[in-house]
Amino acid sequence: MTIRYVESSKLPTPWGMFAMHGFEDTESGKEHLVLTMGDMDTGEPLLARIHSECLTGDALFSLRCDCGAQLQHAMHRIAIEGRGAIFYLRQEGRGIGLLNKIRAYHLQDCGADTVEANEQLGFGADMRDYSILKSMLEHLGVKSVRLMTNNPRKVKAVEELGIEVVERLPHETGRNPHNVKYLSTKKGKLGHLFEDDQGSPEDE
Ligand SMILES: Nc1nc2c(ncn2[C@@H]2O[C@H](COP(=O)(O)OP(=O)(O)OP(=O)(O)O)[C@@H](O)[C@H]2O)c(=O)[nH]1
Ligand SMILES: [Zn+2]
Repeated sequence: MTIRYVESSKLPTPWGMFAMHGFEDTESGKEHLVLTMGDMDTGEPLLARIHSECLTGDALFSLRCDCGAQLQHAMHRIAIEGRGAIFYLRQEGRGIGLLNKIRAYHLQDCGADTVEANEQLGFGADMRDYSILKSMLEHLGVKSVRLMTNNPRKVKAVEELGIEVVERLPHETGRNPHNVKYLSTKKGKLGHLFEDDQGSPEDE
């Protein structure tokens, strides 16, 4: 996999001014982004969110998941601290793509959970590959992070890239009546960590 830095620009948002950095995977043609705020070169661990693309949640206000709320919350937390980065990876549907995610949602409408739906379609439960991050982290000079996530696999993946995760910051937001089962499956089958009782299997 070859990830090439392309260009940067300003991105004004309701939470303040971010810098937007574009990268291209020259093999797949996929385009990835990093939004940064503040000075990347202080040597302090970087407040960071690794966000997997979710068109339905991030852009279309879907309540089937918690992605949109998590993205906004990350931008808000970075703005409060004045320094941080969101790595926006184009791994729609945990790596299966948008149309397959719609197929998976259809199976979920018929009773499957998110993991069963992926498996019925012939995919693994989580097909994401975090090696995309390596060049992006190197480009920004990131050596250590405070990672906003509930997913221990992300922590492990970042550590395997040689980046120190000095802290995992729970990133729990966006619970609603439509995503209770989704959160419950994340906790029960995918190992996500939730500090409060959200996502407990007993909720189903
Ligand atoms: N295949 C599939 N993907 C989904 C489904 N719901 C959300 N996604 C995708 O899941 C990805 C987000 O992953 P999550 O497992 O929700 O959370 P995470 O990023 O691993 O963990 P956090 O850092 O705690 O948010 C996005 O790419 C979504 O498009 C679903 O039902 N099926
Ligand atoms: Zn989502």
